[in-house]
Amino acid sequence: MPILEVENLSVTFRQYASGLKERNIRAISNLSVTLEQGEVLAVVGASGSGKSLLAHAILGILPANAETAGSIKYCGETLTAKRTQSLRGREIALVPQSVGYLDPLMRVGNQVRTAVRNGKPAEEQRKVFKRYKLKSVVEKLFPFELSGGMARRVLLSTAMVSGAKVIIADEPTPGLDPEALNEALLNLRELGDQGCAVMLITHDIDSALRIADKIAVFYAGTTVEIAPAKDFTGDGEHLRHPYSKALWGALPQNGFTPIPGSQPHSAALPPGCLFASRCEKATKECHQAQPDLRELRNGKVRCIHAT
Ligand SMILES: Nc1ncnc2c1ncn2[C@@H]1O[C@H](COP(=O)(O)OP(=O)(O)OP(=O)(O)O)[C@@H](O)[C@H]1O
Ligand code: NI
Repeated sequence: MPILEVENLSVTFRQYASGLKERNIRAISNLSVTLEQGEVLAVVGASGSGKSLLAHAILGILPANAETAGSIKYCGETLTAKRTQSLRGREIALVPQSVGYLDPLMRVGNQVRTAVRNGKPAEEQRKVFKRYKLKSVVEKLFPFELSGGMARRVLLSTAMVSGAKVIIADEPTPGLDPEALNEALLNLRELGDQGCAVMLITHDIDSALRIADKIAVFYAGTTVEIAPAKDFTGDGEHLRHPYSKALWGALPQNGFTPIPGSQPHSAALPPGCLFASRCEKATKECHQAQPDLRELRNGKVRCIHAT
């Protein structure tokens, strides 16, 4: 049984434009993904594709004007608002994308100590700071006194000491020097090897491939492909979805081939396949209905033409 199971999740924001006109922003539609114990799943996709919103939906910290549909299960049981609240920071921990999540009025050492679940708080905090090469003076500092890279390492430390079974790391690595980046990736992989489930949200596919077992590719608020990490190789011939192939081909080492067009806006999603307007393979059928996510070659794909 997967430890975390997201099924047909949709997240819609209702916005009031001028003249009391209402518009719906469908930021996530029919998104399905599962996370197994001991697994590192990387979530990749363009900016605005819904990666952080998925993390926030799992943690139950979506803004009040968000409406959700579908289900999120933890250990086979649906996450209700109340259950999520009791699991947050204990069983499911978030490394947030923004360093603004640190409490500005609390010394960072104390912030990390309050997250410690197993062992002596001060000891555990010092151990993890040492691991991230944060000098002992850092524990006495307030968030505003930290550099961006230091603040990231403090956020990572908080999740690391939480003893959580599911770690969701939302872009944990920007601003880290190569050594700290390496340490962070190793750490996430180790957590996986120890039996945690890790979701690594990132723009950095190269880093993701170093530690991930599986990659979920997001496009315009949905999963277009879920593939074993080893399929991201060569010309992308093992990949299933045209967007995954395009994303792979757009990497510098793969020739920097850009994808013409842009991701549809979440306030005006087309009725059919969300990638159809940019897809070379698109046929009339693709524009009519959103394809289902289907099993294909040990992975999943949302494309009727994929083979
Ligand atoms: N509070 C909100 N109200 C309305 N729309 C929102 C709100 N929060 C997010 N969105 C929309 O949801 C979409 C997905 O946002 P999200 O932050 O999940 O993207 P992301 O994939 O994490 O991007 P990035 O890689 O830049 O972090 C965006 O297009 C954004 O416009
Ligand atoms: Ni994000």
